[in-house]
Amino acid sequence: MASYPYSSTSSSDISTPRSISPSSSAGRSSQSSVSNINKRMSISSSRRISAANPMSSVDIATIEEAMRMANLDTMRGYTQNTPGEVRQHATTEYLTQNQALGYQVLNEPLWNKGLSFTPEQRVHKNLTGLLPHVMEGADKQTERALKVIRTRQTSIDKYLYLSNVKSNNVDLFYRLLIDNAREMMPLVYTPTIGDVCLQYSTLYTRPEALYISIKQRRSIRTMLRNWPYPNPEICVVTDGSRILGLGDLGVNGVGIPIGKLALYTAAAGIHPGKTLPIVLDCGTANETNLKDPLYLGMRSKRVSVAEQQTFMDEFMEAAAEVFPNMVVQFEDFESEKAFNYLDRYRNKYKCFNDDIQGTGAVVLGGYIGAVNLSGVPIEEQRLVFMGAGSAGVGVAKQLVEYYTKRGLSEQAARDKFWLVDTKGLVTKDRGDKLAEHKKYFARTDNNGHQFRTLEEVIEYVKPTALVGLTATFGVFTESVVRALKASVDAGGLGRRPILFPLSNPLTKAECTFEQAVTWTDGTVIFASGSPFSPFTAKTGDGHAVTYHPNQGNNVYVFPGIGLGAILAKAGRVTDSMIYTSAAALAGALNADEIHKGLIYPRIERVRDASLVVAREVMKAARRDGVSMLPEAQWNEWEEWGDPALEKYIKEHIYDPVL
Ligand SMILES: NC(=O)c1ccc[n+]([C@@H]2O[C@H](COP(=O)([O-])OP(=O)(O)OC[C@H]3O[C@@H](n4cnc5c(N)ncnc54)[C@H](O)[C@@H]3O)[C@@H](O)[C@H]2O)c1
Ligand SMILES: O=C(O)C[C@H](O)C(=O)O
Ligand SMILES: [Mg+2]
Repeated sequence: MASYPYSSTSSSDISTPRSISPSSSAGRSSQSSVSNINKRMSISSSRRISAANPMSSVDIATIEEAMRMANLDTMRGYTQNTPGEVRQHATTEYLTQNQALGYQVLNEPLWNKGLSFTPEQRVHKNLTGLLPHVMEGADKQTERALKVIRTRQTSIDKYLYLSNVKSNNVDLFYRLLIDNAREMMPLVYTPTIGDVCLQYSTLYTRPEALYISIKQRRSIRTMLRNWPYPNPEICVVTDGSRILGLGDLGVNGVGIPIGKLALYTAAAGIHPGKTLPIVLDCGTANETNLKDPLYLGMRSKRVSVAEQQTFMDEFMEAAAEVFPNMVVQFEDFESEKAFNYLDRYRNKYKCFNDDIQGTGAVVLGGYIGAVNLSGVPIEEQRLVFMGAGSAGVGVAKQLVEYYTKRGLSEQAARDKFWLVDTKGLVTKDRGDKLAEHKKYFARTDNNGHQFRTLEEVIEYVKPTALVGLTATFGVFTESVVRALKASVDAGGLGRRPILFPLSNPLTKAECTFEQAVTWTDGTVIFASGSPFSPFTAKTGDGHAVTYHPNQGNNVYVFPGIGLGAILAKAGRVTDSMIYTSAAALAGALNADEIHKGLIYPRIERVRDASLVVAREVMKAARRDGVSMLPEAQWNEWEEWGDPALEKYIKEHIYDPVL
């Protein structure tokens, strides 16, 4: 038998080939993590080998032998890959079974345990001498990383350091993120990720996603198959056309799928090897990018809506074919496309739109608690939305559903909402051509009057709640906020205004937390999209009072929605799975949080919240008949109740161990 490059193993060493489970929802249990790591390692090895010795030079008989040894049928069932890919897997299976060189272990981020390797592991994995002598647990290694992060001056520098940790040692990265959520989340997610996206082409050092350009549309399947981790379960995809409130950033928007997927792992425990970030490069309208010599995307104007639609159809079809178990989350597509794609694909593929549905659910979850605190009964609430885009309309629709579930007619529920955009109150007779998604909320009871400014709308509506989804800093001015407070508490009953400036990143927030507290004399019930710091104010008698903001960000629901859909093996993501996530979130606050007057769980408890959300999403999938889990499994859970289901979820989630 011909020997492989780097191989000196005799054939008897491969007599018990590692099998790859066809049905593994792997990656979450420790056993399956190992299997993933093995597979990933196989791929690293194959790269190393092919660089030095192209596959074509390998003796074909040896390949056939390796394929036989590696149980080709099982593997074909698992990967559904091309014969060439199966061959590659087979070959590398054979090699890595025996060839895990120490430096390969250290260079593989999913294998590397940093300084945690035990003396036995160091010997066994040929690591002796490749690491400093000390053996450290998670505490020491995170302490070291935190020390470095805290000495870095800018958020971007901190991000870059963290990103480096992620590409070296995935477990350490997630330990840092999970155990220090309040400090780390703003670095890997909003607001820092906004700055990262703005500069992505300059900061770029290594690929971290799939970059699929419309020019390569004939190779979508090949590109998907090139992703080095097998069978991803969750994909976040953007076309970069509306990144946070920063507009069209083109391929630079890829930071958002990367950041969101880091939170899928940190906040819901989806194994990092099962996440797939994708940017679809369809050009960009961003002149700065187009002129930037370092810009990494296609240097051309964005393609037409129709052309992108066809490309999107091709992408969705290919993704479902190559990764049939994968849930797709649409992220930061500009409004028109966001609504179109959701409508077009929701009944055909496992997908949802985070900006429309996730945001709708998270705001509803917070709104339920806010109404309780406000002193204004739910029936008397009147809501003004500043911003009528994908998020504004998505949220308003979710709240309409809440009201209808509480017994209001759809018309009565809809009448509680006044949506405002750049042209003023959205009315049917405003005189401009309303975008399709705004029509549902266009008012008809304005008697021909048009209200152009937010002040005019507040004067007219006398709202109890004001929601900002405009991507415009400062539109909640002092006079607006004071008018809101006055309209809520006209009777002097101590009723509190609900004020949600939800736009991201912080530079786009409609007002700051300090302003909201000051202009409402501390009465505000506040949630913002990106995190504000607590604010300490002096009272009239010289005392200091510290106010704590809420973060109303879809991170409280999308990880749990995705996890629930995956674990339930849901064939579709239904409306009631989304709605349920809101109700579950509202019920996830603990006694301390309720006592402190919070409307969302503290961010340190986002993992607890995701667990509850995932559990309820799974149950909703079952109720809607879209869960493909065996009947017997559901019978067992229905018999034993939530604790049994929670136990199952916990057993299937990733918790990094160092
Ligand atoms: N907190 C969260 O979880 C969350 C979730 C999704 C979106 N967002 C944020 O919401 C913002 C909007 O997102 P989108 O997808 O709806 O964007 P979009 O572009 O679809 O909609 C923006 C809307 O705001 C209106 N608008 C813009 N400037 C305005 C102004 N000065 N006065 C009145 N209306 C104005 C536009 O007419 C449009 O209707 C973004 O900043 C995004 O980051 C936050
Ligand atoms: O990305 C976020 O922080 C929330 C939301 O999806 C957004 O687009 O702003
Ligand atoms: Mg978004």
